[in-house]
Amino acid sequence: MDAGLRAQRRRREMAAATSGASRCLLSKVRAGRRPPPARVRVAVRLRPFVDGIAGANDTPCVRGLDSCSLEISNWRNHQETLKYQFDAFYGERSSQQDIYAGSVQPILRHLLEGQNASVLAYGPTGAGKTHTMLGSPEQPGVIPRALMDLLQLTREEGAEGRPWALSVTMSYLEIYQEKVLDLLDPASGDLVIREDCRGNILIPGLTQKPITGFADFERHFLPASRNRTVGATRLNQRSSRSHAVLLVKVDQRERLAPFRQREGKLYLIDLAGSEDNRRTGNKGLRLKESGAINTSLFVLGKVVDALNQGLPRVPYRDSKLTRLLQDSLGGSAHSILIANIAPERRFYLDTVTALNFAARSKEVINRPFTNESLQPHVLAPVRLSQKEPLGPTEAKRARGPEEEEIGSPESLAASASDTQKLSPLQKLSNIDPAMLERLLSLDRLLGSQGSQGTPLLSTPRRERMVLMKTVEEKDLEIERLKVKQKELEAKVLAQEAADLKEKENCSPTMLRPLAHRTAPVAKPLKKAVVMPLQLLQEQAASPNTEIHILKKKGRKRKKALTLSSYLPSTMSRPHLYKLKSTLRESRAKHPRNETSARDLRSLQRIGQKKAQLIVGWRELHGPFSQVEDLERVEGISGKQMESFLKANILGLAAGQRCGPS
Ligand SMILES: Nc1ncnc2c1ncn2[C@@H]1O[C@H](COP(=O)(O)OP(=O)(O)OP(=O)(O)O)[C@@H](O)[C@H]1O
Repeated sequence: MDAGLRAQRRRREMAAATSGASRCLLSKVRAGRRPPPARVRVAVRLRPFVDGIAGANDTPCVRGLDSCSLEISNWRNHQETLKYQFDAFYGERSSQQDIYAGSVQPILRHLLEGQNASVLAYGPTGAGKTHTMLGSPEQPGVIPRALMDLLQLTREEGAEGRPWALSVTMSYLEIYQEKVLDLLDPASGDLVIREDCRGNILIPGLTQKPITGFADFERHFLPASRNRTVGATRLNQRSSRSHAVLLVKVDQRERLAPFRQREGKLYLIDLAGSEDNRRTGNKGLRLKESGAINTSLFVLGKVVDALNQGLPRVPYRDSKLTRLLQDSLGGSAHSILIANIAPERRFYLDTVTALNFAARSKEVINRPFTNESLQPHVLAPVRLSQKEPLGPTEAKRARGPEEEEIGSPESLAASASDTQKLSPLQKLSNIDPAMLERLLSLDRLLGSQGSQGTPLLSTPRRERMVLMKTVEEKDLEIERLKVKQKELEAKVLAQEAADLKEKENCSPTMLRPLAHRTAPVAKPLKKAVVMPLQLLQEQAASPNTEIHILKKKGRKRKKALTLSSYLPSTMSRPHLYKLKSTLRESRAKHPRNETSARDLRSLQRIGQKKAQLIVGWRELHGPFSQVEDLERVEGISGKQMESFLKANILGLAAGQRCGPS
């Protein structure tokens, strides 16, 4: 291959790769949404008896029942028939227009939505696949009809004043003996099939011819069709020895902001027919061709089965045909399979096989989605705007040719090489999808507010970059404010916690903070914390600590109560003495011995009657030397004593901790 050819091929590869990259970007933007399912539709076409194929006195083995079903005699039991139901059944009298209008035309509109569509003609050799797809000048088939309509549609939709500019390109290839050959450029040799990050199938280096009218299409297609490998077999004088794939791409570019672009691909596939070589009489090259055809059709069957059974591995890669059909079966295309069958009895087994394959195919589920992204000229400046401010040279380079292109969006419906110039793969793949979303919503916002200026995405590059910079600065500002807000919130929380702690320490009856309250707070008093006295005293002296008194339970509670019964059993005697002396000191501060009955009533749990009993006892026996002396007062029960001590000693201890009130 000479240098010129190599360069040409490389350019084409780059163009294909670049278009794949923009779709990768889209997949990030749309991540998370699963497209709705669309079942593969299946139609069966029965061809009439044709001269040279029909045997003498042949009677049809297939009979149509209605517009969707047919029956075929059961070879195991001739009294019975096998019935099949499909999306459509076209009998031997059906015209090319019937098939086209009934099954193909309805899916063409999806191409203008940026979705993919596939039409596959399947069936045994000589059953009428090429007739259905290509037809003849008198009876044009699916391909010329679809192209005619599609070109008309794109002309209307892309007319001046409409929101989208549309362009159509075509590629034409055949898979011959597991080689992918470009029928528009037969010298290019075997091409490779690749898959982009979204699962789209690409053939780098495949010729794409822009077509603006049907004449254009014929100019490329007719000579290319002559390049397709055909050969005579016993069953078909012009038998296709390869699978032929016509790929028509509809590219749409929005004329105004947000400058989206869409790409819809239409695959029109004329498969080679399965062959029973005992009947075709194939030898030599024909036999070899037949082997390759049958193998790829066998893999096609395995792919359909794997999809129907939901197997984790679908063997697309086992043949070039299935690799290419990945979009059409179990992929992203709206697909229609037209199974062609012949009425002759000698085709009986092939017909049953084809019908069974067709019946399995109608279970296959595809998930078509819209291939939409932003046009490269919109993406490129965003990428630049993410960089540091440009120096004068870079800025000049960035402004240069692109401003012209923004000024005339039509010029953007350009060739793949232009796309390559505008958006190198690396730049596109580095764009942050979130930033794109922001741009789009910003643009919509400007539009909805009736902004005086031009929309953000159609402003000249320099202004756009200034705007983008402002957006970034605002973003940073928002981030800074968020951090500040968090700091302030943290400060307020810390302050609140400190205040609460302080209040709690001053008043033991104060409610704890919510976090503490939500725990079972009443319980800790029952489950007292046992502490050495030293600690207890320290706590009593310290305003920040708490005292817990253990209440003895059970049998001991019924015994005569003493102060020590309020103390933990683990507390040693010296500890006990120390506690008593503390209480004595506090009594000195609260001289109960000298208090009148009235004053005594101000104590907790001491009413009029008890106060008089205490004063009477004091007059008889002299002043109380210790708290336990209260037990000796007649008329004060052990229980009352317990309750009195609890209420007053706790209050006393707390009073000590908080200092004089
Ligand atoms: N519906 C039809 N009406 C009239 N003639 C038909 C019809 N279908 C097929 N034929 C004729 O039958 C013959 C075989 O058809 P065709 O070449 O399309 O078969 P095929 O399935 O493409 O075979 P192969 O797989 O070998 O290429 C052709 O002469 C074709 O004109």
